[in-house]
Amino acid sequence: MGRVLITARSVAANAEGRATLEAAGHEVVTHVGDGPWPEDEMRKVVAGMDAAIVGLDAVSDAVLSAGAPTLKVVARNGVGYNRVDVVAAARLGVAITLAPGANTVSVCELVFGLMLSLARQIPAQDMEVRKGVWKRALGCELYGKTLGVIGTGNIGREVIRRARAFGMSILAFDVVQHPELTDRPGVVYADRRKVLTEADFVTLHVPVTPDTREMVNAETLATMKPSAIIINTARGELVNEADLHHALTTGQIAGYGADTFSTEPPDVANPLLARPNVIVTPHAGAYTAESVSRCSVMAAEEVVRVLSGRPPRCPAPVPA
Ligand SMILES: NC(=O)C1=CN([C@@H]2O[C@H](COP(=O)(O)OP(=O)(O)OC[C@H]3O[C@@H](n4cnc5c(N)ncnc54)[C@H](O)[C@@H]3O)[C@@H](O)[C@H]2O)C=CC1
Ligand SMILES: O=C(O)C(=O)COP(=O)(O)O
Repeated sequence: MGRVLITARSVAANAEGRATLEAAGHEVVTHVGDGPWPEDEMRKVVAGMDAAIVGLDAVSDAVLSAGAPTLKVVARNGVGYNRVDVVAAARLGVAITLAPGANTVSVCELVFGLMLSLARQIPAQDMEVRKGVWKRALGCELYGKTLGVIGTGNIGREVIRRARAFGMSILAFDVVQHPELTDRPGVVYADRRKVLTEADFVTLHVPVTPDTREMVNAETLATMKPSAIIINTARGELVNEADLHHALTTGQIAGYGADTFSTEPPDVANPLLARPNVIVTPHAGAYTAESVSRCSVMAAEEVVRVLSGRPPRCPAPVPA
């Protein structure tokens, strides 16, 4: 049967995904690093494989071409495919599959973790208490605030459901208005500018496209409330980090919570990391036991389907 390369660290460590592949008779080859593999490494390891399950590794034209003689499918154990050249894959006849919905709840819960951490300064207060400093930081409630949601796909909508339970009202923006939200009390679709201008908290849930890349920049930050807090669990490329740093330093906005960066891992000298009003996590939004299990099995099932000649359930869209 087929040889399946796994470069996604969480999938490599997951027994269920591996069992799904092995039960179908496939040989599993794992190759994981400390972070995503660059193009050169991927080119070497993909050669001779029938399938690959990848994390945020580079899956460029050169990588796909190196694998193409045998490679039939590359499965992402997640949603974002900005590091996968889907156009080259289509040309070479390699299926690209995603795991939509599998990590939605986990990312959504981290969004609230970051929002509450910033609103109540939880990490800073925790550190002070440990140092013997018994001094309360004046926080703010989520209740009664406006949450701006940029992108009302799976994660955006999950965030909206929970934000309503917190008593927040929602201003949402998406290129496609979701029918579930258009007649929901407390949820209003508006244009992107209005969402950024009027929201107390803004949370980003869109892919990186020419339209969304650096959508948070000096110009848009200047329209935001000085009390505004931005949460970015989507992709670092949505934000111009230098402009954001300037806005956080000059009081143009109040805080930033990020799970994703334009370069991962970020340089330790990245000035954002020195700001007290910034809270960060290491692209860990999808990294829960439940999400890893769902994503691993979903990716493995897609590989099994394609290697048995069936079409994938969740192919990545290919731009026209
Ligand atoms: N931190 C993490 O570990 C994770 C990060 N992500 C990121 O979160 C993002 C959202 O994930 P999901 O909600 O699962 O994806 P999704 O595909 O369900 O939703 C994306 C939404 O963005 C909208 N959209 C696309 N282009 C747009 C534009 N130019 N302007 C406004 N809206 C636009 C789409 O219409 C869609 O509703 C992903 O793109 C991914 O990069 C996803 C999962 C885990
Ligand atoms: O699903 C996504 O887009 C993510 O960012 C999660 O990435 P991961 O699958 O955990 O490497």
